[in-house]
Amino acid sequence: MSDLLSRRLHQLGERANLTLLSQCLHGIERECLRVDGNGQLALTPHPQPLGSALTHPQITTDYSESLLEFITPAEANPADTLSDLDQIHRFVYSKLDGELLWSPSMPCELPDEDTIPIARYGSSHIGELKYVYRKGLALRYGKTMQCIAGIHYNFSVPEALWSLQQQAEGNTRNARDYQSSRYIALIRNFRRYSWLLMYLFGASPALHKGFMRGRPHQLQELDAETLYLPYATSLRMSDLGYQSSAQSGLTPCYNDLASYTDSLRQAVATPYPEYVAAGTKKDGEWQQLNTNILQIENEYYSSIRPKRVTYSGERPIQALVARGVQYVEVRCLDINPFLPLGIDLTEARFLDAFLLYCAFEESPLLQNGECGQCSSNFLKVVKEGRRPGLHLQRNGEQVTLQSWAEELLENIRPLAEVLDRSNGDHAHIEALNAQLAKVADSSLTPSAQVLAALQKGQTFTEFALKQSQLHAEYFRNQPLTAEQAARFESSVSQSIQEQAELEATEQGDFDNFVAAYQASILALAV
Ligand SMILES: Nc1ncnc2c1ncn2[C@@H]1O[C@H](COP(=O)(O)OP(=O)(O)OP(=O)(O)O)[C@@H](O)[C@H]1O
Ligand SMILES: N[C@@H](CCC(=O)O)C(=O)O
Ligand SMILES: N[C@@H](CS)C(=O)O
Repeated sequence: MSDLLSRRLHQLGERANLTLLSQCLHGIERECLRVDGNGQLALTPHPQPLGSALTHPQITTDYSESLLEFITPAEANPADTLSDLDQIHRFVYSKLDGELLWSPSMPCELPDEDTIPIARYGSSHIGELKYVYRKGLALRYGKTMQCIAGIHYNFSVPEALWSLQQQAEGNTRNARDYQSSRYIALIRNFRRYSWLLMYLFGASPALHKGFMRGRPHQLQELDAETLYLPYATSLRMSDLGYQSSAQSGLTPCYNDLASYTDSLRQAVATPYPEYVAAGTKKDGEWQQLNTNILQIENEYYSSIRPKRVTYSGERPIQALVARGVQYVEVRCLDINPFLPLGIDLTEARFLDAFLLYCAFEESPLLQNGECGQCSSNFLKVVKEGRRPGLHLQRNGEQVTLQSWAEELLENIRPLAEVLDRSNGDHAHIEALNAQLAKVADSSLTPSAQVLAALQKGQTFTEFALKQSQLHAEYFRNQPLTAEQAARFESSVSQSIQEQAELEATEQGDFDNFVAAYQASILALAV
């Protein structure tokens, strides 16, 4: 443990400061496909009883009309975040007419690309812009990849904690820039150590053969419909999954917020030859928002993002440039098909300790090839993290995954201890010990457990459908209270009204709206 971490921990552990750690905020976004009773992609529209996908604050769609996304409020206690997520699932299950929520990250057997429905958001300009953006994603990456579902874990530290540390360290920058620099430092450490999360929580070692659409691959055949890699942890986060070769040259610099936003600003303003050749319109119809490397900053598929809540109509990068970093969005987590919510409190507790370690440990700039080393470690673990004796690269040296993981977990232990002292329990240490057990015995990892289930003779579809049915029963057996259901019904009708108002008051033409949206980020002060 570095002196810096030790000093920060000592200060955090002082009685007057302990409550600060119970003010961290946690928000979860969970995606899942809607499927029919046979595990085939539901081709029905977004269920009307779930409200407007454009304006509902907690229930929307991601890429496809059939890809639901549930969003919780930010809560101080992750148990409340998970309770919010649980209620959303219960409400949704009360409205699904015989359909199920697909339990794993990797998609069910998919129809041909043309049949996969892109999400629709109505006739308002922002609704149409979201649709055209998704048409662009189909053109660039194909709809199949966009049917992958993930868990995004959003986390922040209270501003008072940052200012406590800023004063203790005699840093004289303005508070906003100091806070942003600390979140960017967290992200650099996350780039260094997030391979550990793939080993511990990756849960996509296998996929339905149709996902490959006949492309060449190095996967092995488990049965007539299932492809896998024996030691994979997360094919979702591998080069076969939610990644893009067009973006491979992007890896924005995480030295500071300005260089990060600059990298993205450049990417949304730099034409990409293949996309230029396709053009923005075909037969007068929009098919992508522009022909740049990224249509908008959301298209950058990184494993973590610095974030700031946006004002209405504001773009993510405008918010970051104007008000600095407010929280981080961890985007690399698979959905655990054994868990009704895809994530549980043990995982959330560990993530908190892990993220605080990334935030408080020394975080030198990534240089001298360390960026490439981080990427190669990450990609190695997603494809063969459970291989016995696997070696990773650390400061140019070979180190076994197991020994580095054990060392990292011991470095994280003091963060778990101070979180427990702040909460008055042992939940974080217990969560950390559960991860240590997985390092000692890889059969305890979710990816190993998925493969163990498949190797009992179930196909990917049979396994995933069985889990989906079990979770449906779990949610349906404990319906919402009348008061909870009424709250959801009210938010549904409010969302429908908001969309109708947006559409009724729309002005100007769509082409000018797109042009203004594109210009809004290019005009940003450097
Ligand atoms: N200060 C914060 N700390 C932690 N989590 C936060 C904070 N502010 C917002 N969140 C959480 O971040 C998530 C934001 O999700 P949302 O989908 O609304 O925005 P987004 O991720 O920017 O949108 P998109 O998914 O379209 O990119 C929510 O779960 C919310 O609770
Ligand atoms: N579906 C993607 C994320 C979609 C998005 O960029 O929000 C995932 O598996 O995480
Ligand atoms: N959420 C994904 C798919 S729409 C993105 O923003 O790119």
